[in-house]
Amino acid sequence: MGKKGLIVYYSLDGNTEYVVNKLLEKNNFDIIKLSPKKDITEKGLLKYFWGGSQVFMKKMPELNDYNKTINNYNTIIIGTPVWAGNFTPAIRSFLVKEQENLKNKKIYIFACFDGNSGKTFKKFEEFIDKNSIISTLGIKSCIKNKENNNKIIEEWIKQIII
Ligand SMILES: Cc1cc2nc3c(=O)[nH]c(=O)nc-3n(C[C@H](O)[C@H](O)[C@H](O)COP(=O)(O)O)c2cc1C
Repeated sequence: MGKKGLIVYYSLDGNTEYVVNKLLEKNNFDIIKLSPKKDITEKGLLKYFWGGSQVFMKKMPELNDYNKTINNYNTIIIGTPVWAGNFTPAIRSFLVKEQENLKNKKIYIFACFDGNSGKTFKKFEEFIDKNSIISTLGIKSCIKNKENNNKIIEEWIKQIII
């Protein structure tokens, strides 16, 4: 098993990616950026309707290949935006694909949102054993409120043991 941790994330508008880059300033992680073969292209309100309906329908978009083996890592950080009070469809595809490989890992989860995190963290427990989830972090208005959030992210990463 490698000593490096792995960050797996999806980000449509850059907020989740902003947090990933903050985490990378503090520690050396390998990265998987999940990208659906067909991603959302709608703008404005249609983006919310399309994204929200994908979540409600539990869609699992086909992902572009990522050349990393989950089993090589003990510690995995998963980052997602909150969509319709839940994690994003690309994360669902990942969790379904890797469910077996995510057993007996130390999992940390963060979620970016603008209102509240809804049921996002609870929903992960459908795929990941609750006892494997070491800690979760919800971050409101990630980029817009970055001065404040930078401190929160730095505090959080301190307790991540790889
Ligand atoms: C389709 C869609 C649905 C969303 N649903 C919620 C929601 O239910 N609750 C919330 O607080 N924010 C919601 N948001 C806001 C995003 O969670 C927030 O802007 C997040 O920072 C985006 O992350 P990203 O820039 O990494 O894509 C939604 C955004 C989109 C595009």
